[in-house]
Amino acid sequence: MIYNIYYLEYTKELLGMNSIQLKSRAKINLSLDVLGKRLDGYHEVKMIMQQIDLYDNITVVERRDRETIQILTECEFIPKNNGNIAYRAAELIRKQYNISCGLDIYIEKNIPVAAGLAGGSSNAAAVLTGLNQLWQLKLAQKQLMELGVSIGADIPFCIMGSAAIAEGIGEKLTAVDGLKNVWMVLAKPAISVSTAEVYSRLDLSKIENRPDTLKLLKAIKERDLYTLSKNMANVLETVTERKHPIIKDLKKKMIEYQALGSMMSGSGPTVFGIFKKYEKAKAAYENLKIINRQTYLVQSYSKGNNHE
Ligand SMILES: C[C@](O)(CO)[C@H](O)COP(=O)(O)OP(=O)(O)OC[C@H]1O[C@@H](n2ccc(N)nc2=O)[C@H](O)[C@@H]1O
Ligand SMILES: Nc1ncnc2c1ncn2[C@@H]1O[C@H](COP(=O)(O)OP(=O)(O)OP(=O)(O)O)[C@@H](O)[C@H]1O
Repeated sequence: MIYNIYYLEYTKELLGMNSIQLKSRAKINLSLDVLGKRLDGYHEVKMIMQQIDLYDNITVVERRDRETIQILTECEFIPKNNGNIAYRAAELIRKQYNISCGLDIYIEKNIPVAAGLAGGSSNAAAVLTGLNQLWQLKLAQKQLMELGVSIGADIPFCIMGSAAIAEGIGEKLTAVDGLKNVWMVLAKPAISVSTAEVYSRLDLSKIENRPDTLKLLKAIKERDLYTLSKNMANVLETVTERKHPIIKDLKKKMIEYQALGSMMSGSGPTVFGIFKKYEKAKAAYENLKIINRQTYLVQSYSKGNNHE
């Protein structure tokens, strides 16, 4: 059966159920530093997170006729059971607030999967935010973020949205001025990367190129894309690059196509390039798409209305 929005509209109408639709946006890391390793295996980080206007559409439909949670999606790369992080987010909130009502969660995937763009985390954030509204739980954003971090380090930022400095394991957030409508090209090579593996392969004693967060924040504030692009750094990049040289090749191509700067996002493998003008970004997108199927032309997103 093809689960699409028409199926959901039909179900909603048939059963007279409550529902909510939200946009679930991806992020990139404009910088990523790892400061140390904690006893629980997680790493202390310091990174600049930036939302981008590449999003999945999430529809959550309340099912009073059953107690199960169902994931509906046409995407073949994500789990349809409790392995799906959106499922786990719904289960968490139901358990915490003793709610037995069933749910259909429809995920229209546009964000590439396992890409370093927080696609899953962003879906979980949308589900937490959506259920807070749907069930009128009146939870403050801080409470939602505390729930979120128990299932994924990137979730608090995805709840908050826009742009922020993330510290701790990613959950200590300070909102900052983000990039306003800056054109970027994203290229996700056809390889899979495990976030846990990348962190575990990082040798903390051998980090060479750490980001200067203050310098980058100043550049972002002053809309100085040149300084930003030339000084971005991600300490996980060398780890992923060592195993997958395609990342270095894609960065080189971005620069050839006149990006001001290019870097890997998160633990990878997606590479992004920052462009001064739409025309240049469009040309780079057209060229890169020929050699790398999952290529996207996007803008940064720095508005308050995260899930709209
Ligand atoms: C690489 C980033 O995406 C950058 O934003 C995040 O740091 C990762 O966030 P995430 O994918 O939401 O991470 P989680 O799903 O919580 O963790 C996956 C695995 O990555 C490692 N991990 C993650 C975050 C962190 N601060 N330190 C870690 O060592 C842990 O081994 C963990 O088991
Ligand atoms: N709703 C979901 N969307 C995407 N991936 C999901 C989802 N639920 C579970 N997954 C699984 O999680 C893994 C990571 O996918 P995801 O797209 O979140 O990676 P990512 O962009 O690298 O995340 P991050 O940047 O937070 O590390 C994949 O193996 C995928 O199958």
